[in-house]
Amino acid sequence: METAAPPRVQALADAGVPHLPTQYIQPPDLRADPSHWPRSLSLSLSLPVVDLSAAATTTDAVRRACADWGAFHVVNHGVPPGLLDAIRGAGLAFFRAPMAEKLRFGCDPARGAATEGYGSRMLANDDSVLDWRDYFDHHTLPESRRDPARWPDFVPGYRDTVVEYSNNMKALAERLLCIISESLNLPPSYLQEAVGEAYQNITISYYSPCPQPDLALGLQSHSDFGVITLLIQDDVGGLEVLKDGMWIPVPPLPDAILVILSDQTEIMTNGKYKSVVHRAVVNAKHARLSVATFYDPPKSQKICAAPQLVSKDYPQKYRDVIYGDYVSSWYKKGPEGKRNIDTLLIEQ
Ligand SMILES: O=C(O)CCC(=O)C(=O)O
Ligand SMILES: [Fe+2]
Repeated sequence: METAAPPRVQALADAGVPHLPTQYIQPPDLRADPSHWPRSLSLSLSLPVVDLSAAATTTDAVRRACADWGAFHVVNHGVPPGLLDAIRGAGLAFFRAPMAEKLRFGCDPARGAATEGYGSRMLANDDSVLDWRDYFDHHTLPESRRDPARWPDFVPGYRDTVVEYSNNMKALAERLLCIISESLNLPPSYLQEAVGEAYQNITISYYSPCPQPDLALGLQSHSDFGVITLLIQDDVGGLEVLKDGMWIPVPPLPDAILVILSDQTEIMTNGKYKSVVHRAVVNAKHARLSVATFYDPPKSQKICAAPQLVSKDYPQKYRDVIYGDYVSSWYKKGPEGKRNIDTLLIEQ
């Protein structure tokens, strides 16, 4: 649960703390130490880029990217580049504002983890190592959850920009779910219908410069627990995805949008497509900003493998789950790599 302590990461960074406070020190095996893995090899691998305007090849490219990586960039996606700049600009203006202004929109500690607003801690348990990150989480869909009065009022255009961005990301996520369904020979509307009414959250993350970046993580290793995440970042870099046991940097690609497959997609596709494990590393010099848009099922939705993807040769991999139960267990245990989805594995 969010409590009065610890302070916002940005306040620590602005105060110029020379050493990382102990709560932020990762155990050695989880640190972003490049000597743990063959950097030369990982630098030669890069995330696929899918051109959404190339109708003839898009589905094949998406199939390969989903099966091999669980993540890919999309270009020619139809979202105006000016809107991507506007949401990044709105986020930056918020985080650069005085702390007293920001705290007017702080998460409500009484409502537990992952409440809407300005926060710093993702998990409810107090003993986990903390991320070197502050964020603002917006509840944007369904429209009944969307209340712009809970979002910053002191950045001109902020609320309108978030609403426009939310609508554009919904349309893009649904277009991608169609393509992903088709890439598995499912009816185009399959995944969207299996998810039900879309729940969307938009999280703007701000990673302050870190006094000892080798000891900390901006965001610990995790897979996202919903269906699909659309992520944009600024030009600093710091996102990494885990592929074949190696952490592969995902450098920002101007105007591209990163698509991250999440755990419910792995369950619905019966493991044919993987949810990608990822993390954010920090650096000593530059603040970094990212905007993640999560597309999730309603909490009451039952998520199960598409029957068309289950056969004698390819038996059901994960037990059916009520999405709300999945989310509660994630918040109780923390991300721990991918172990949350592994608790649903069916022994073959
Ligand atoms: O900041 C990033 O690049 C990653 C953010 C992320 O993975 C998340 O919010 O789930
Ligand atoms: Fe994530």
